[in-house]
Amino acid sequence: MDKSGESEEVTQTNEDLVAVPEADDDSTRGSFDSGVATEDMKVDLESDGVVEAMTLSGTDGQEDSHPRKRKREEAFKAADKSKWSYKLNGQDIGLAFDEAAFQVARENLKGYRYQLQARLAKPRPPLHMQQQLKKKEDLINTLRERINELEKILESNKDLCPSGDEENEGSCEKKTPTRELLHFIKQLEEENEELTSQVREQESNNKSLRKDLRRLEAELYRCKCQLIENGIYTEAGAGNPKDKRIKELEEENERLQLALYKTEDKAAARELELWKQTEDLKLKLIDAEIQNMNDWAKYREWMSLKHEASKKIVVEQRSKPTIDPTALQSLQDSLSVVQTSQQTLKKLAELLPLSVETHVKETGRQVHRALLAVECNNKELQAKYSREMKLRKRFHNQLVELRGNIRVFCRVRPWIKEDGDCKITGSSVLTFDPMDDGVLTVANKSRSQDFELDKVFNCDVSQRQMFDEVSDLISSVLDGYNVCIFAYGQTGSGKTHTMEGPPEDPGVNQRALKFLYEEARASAWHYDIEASVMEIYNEQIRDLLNPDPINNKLEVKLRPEGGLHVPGLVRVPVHSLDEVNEISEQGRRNRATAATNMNEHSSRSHCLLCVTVTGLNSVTGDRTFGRLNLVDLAGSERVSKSQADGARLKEAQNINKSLSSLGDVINALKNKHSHVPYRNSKLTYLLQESLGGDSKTLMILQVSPAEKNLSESICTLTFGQRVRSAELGAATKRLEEGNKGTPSSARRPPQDTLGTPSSQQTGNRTPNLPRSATGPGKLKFK
Ligand SMILES: Nc1ncnc2c1ncn2[C@@H]1O[C@H](COP(=O)(O)OP(=O)(O)OP(=O)(O)O)[C@@H](O)[C@H]1O
Repeated sequence: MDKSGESEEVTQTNEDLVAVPEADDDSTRGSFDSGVATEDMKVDLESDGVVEAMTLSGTDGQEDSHPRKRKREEAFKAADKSKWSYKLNGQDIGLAFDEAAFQVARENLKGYRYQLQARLAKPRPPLHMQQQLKKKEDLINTLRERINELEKILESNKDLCPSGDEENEGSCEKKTPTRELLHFIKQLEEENEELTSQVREQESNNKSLRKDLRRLEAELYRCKCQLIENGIYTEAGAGNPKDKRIKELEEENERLQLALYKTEDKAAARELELWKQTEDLKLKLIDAEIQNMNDWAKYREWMSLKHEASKKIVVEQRSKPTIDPTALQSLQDSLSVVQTSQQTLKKLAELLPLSVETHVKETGRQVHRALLAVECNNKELQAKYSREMKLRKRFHNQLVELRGNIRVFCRVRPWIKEDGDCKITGSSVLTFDPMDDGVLTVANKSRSQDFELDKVFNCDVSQRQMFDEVSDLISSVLDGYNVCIFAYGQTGSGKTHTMEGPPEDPGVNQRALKFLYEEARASAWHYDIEASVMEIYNEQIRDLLNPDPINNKLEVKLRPEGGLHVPGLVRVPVHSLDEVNEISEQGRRNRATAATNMNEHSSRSHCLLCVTVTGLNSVTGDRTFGRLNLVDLAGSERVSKSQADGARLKEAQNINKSLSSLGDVINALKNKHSHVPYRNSKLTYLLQESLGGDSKTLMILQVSPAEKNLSESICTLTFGQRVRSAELGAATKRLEEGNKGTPSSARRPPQDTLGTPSSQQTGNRTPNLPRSATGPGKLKFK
């Protein structure tokens, strides 16, 4: 760097061209070589020789508007107008430039020069060409590898041709797709070679063009320097022959550059075309390869089949026996024998359907006759059997009467919505014996179990039919017997339906009251009938005929003269059928019920309808005292199933507790224990006289037909069988003979009491006398 007065010179490699402002302004001073190109002419020398930002592509017919040319012209024009003075190697070259114009001119010239340098510094082809070439080389290598593979396949395929088969071998050599493919690949290679040589040629062309360009650039530069040195850049300098020469040189330079750009563009376009062709060829090659493989697979398959077949033929031919003519003759003889017998058989077969038909008809007639005989026999046997059964039942009943067994009936309720959809949950698990109405079979998946009871009612039995079966027992109340009927079973099994029933189809309770009332009216005796209704709810006795049953808690008490009673219990005399209905309705209304998972209207208490019947024969003065207890027990329930909680849970616990006490009492009676735990619950305490042998007792077991209630049904039936085997002793009739001495003929004496109770039996009992039973005469037990 060289300093001279107020100006500063910037040194350049070959020649020093320094611009000095007329005004003293260092900030605008610079050299042609001093910096980076302007923004719009930026040259990236790092990027592998590729000029990125330059718009180099000149096009035909657009020479005048070429941006580089335009910029250079602008730069020179600006230089002409400038007021700057230029110095070359320290000598003033006498030009004056404008400062701003000088900046523009200087930057433009710098950018222009850098572009040229960048392009000339890179003799190798541009990157995209290199990449294309690389790709081609890779492809050629891949193709070579493929060719090698295919050649190997071809070698192995040759082995597949059946040996010794000249014709086949020839055709294999000629026609295989592999051969064709190889040929095709060779063509491709040749074409590729050609293309590569074309590219190389283009490159060498480019090289020479670049050389020319460089030479011209150098000349241009030298000329420009001379022009500046000689002060030709003045307005008056236009039309100067040197100036003209410069212009010519510039134009020639421009032309050469454009030619170079065109050639480069053409080369790029050609490259692209070549690349596309190569890609197409690659695709074709892959397709051909796939086709080839498929063909080979088929060919191999076919060859192996052929090979197998020829092997078989050889084996068969070898194993073919040699035929002996005499053996053949004998074989032919036996064949003709077989053919004759076949003819005979054919004829027989034709006749066979006819003879079979006749035979079948005859056998059918015989079977029919036999069936009729068996049916007749069956009917006879059935009649005998039912006679026997009736007799057995009668004797059994008599035995039961004598022993004082509790009779046990079972009623199966019909399918209800709580059982679920019968198609999903399965049909009934209970089956009935058509020959014996005392047997119920419970079908479980693993086994079936028979339960023997006194009577089994299927789900089709109506309320009336049910009552008809118990009406005999109820009528014995008029004769002075104590009768007790329980309904027992799991919750939702139909106890309330049987005992209470809906108002439109009442159950045993209402029918019994009505029956007693009607019987009493039809009799010559005079009967007083009184009824009371109570429930045991959470171990509390509540009077259901009391207007306020909830706040009316009652207790069981022992009378001084013996016998249990419930003081304060309302007893309503029955004088009409309306009163019967009213009693039933009030009892139904006041009873505690609630909805549970198992039953929409579940009874949450044990309900007792107590009817006392006092009879008087006005002719003889005889008196009878009968009592009927009709008990609708609350249903046992599995809390896990009913999911009861709160009040429902407490109710369920009390119900289950009292039912378990009932079970204990039955067990004690069955096993003839000296102590029977009646007092363990209000229920057993109240029913003590009905269970203790002074009563005709019937238990109606209620069961559900649904499989989901199977275990509860089995429990109920097992309990029923235990109850059935308990012997309580014969029931006694309460008859107080009048002093008029004439035996009663108005009412027939009870038929079902056989024998007189033993002194021990009567001695142990606490006869339950109605409150009103205070008439004259002696009380007798029969
Ligand atoms: N024989 C029957 N015919 C028609 N419906 C019946 C029969 N038996 C029971 N049902 C119906 O089954 C449902 C349950 O019967 P019910 O209320 O009598 O059972 P439950 O044993 O008294 O139950 P809980 O112990 O919970 O009081 C009722 O809807 C009832 O109408």
